[in-house]
Amino acid sequence: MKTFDELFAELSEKAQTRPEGSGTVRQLDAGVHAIGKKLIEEAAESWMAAEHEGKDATALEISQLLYHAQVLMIASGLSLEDVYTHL
Ligand SMILES: N=c1c2ncn([C@@H]3O[C@H](COP(=O)(O)OP(=O)(O)OP(=O)(O)O)[C@@H](O)[C@H]3O)c2ncn1[C@@H]1O[C@H](COP(=O)(O)O)[C@@H](O)[C@H]1O
Repeated sequence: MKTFDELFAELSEKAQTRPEGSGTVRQLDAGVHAIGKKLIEEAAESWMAAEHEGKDATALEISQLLYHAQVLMIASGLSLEDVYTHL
């Protein structure tokens, strides 16, 4: 288990070091358009899970939504602080 901030640190490190086999590196290389589509897909899956699939499935889909939101942040050159300042 990890926190939102811990995941962001891990993904930022992957973006820098570009380890072989990293799905995050693959996503970043695919670009903002592809990442945005994935984010929308996970948002829709979160919505459907919340309406029809129960708490566990919803938690899983939301975790994937948060992951893809972080990938989009990194692809856009945003830090956690850039986003937190609007909360
Ligand atoms: N938390 C996540 C995470 N959540 C979601 N995903 C990705 O999001 C996709 C969501 O899957 P779907 O259920 O939509 O399945 P899918 O449609 O078959 O997926 P795709 O074929 O579209 O990739 C998964 O295939 C993963 O690639 C994640 N990928 C990585 N992480 C974490 O990110 C860190 C870095 O991962 P790597 O960059 O792969 O090393 C690790 O700690 C991982 O646990």
